[in-house]
Amino acid sequence: MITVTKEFSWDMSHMLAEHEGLCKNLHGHTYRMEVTVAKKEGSLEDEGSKAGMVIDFKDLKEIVKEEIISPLDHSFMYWTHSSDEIEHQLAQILQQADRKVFAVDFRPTAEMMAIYFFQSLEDKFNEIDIDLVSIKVWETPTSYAEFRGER
Ligand SMILES: Nc1nc2c(c(=O)[nH]1)N=C([C@H](O)[C@H](O)COP(=O)(O)OP(=O)(O)OP(=O)(O)O)CN2
Ligand SMILES: [Zn+2]
Repeated sequence: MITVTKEFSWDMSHMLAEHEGLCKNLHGHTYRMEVTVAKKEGSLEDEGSKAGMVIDFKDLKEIVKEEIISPLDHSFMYWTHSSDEIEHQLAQILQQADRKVFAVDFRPTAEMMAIYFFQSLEDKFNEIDIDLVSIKVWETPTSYAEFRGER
């Protein structure tokens, strides 16, 4: 199967409620993500300006930027079911000051983000006959989570 992969990055803060180490504190990462896709039936475009491509890298970039990167960049990822009252207070202060808060209903680990991003992008790619194959999310240069779709 032929696939293409594009890499993205964004800056974001989060905290991990009940983490036993430093990660319960508010902190940030320059996240990195790899998005890998294939054309349905594993083929390539066979004519026109996109001949020989799975998808134009430019189109891949536009979809991921619109769906994921733009809403997340320089935001605070807020877990709406956090057990840490400080997290709710922080989100409230930021929201009241019209600062960027991205609310999610999952604990903001790299694993959960990979699953969430996959689900957020899958339908968009399906609309243009593209299968989302995998998403990798790096929190640090040495730590990443990967989610692969069923094929
Ligand atoms: N399985 C997971 N473990 C941890 C996650 C996670 O999302 N999934 N997240 C964190 C923290 O948010 C943060 O990412 C710290 O990670 P860690 O790799 O421990 O950070 P370091 O700064 O020590 O990274 P190095 O690259 O090793 O310097 C914690 N755990
Ligand atoms: Zn972290």
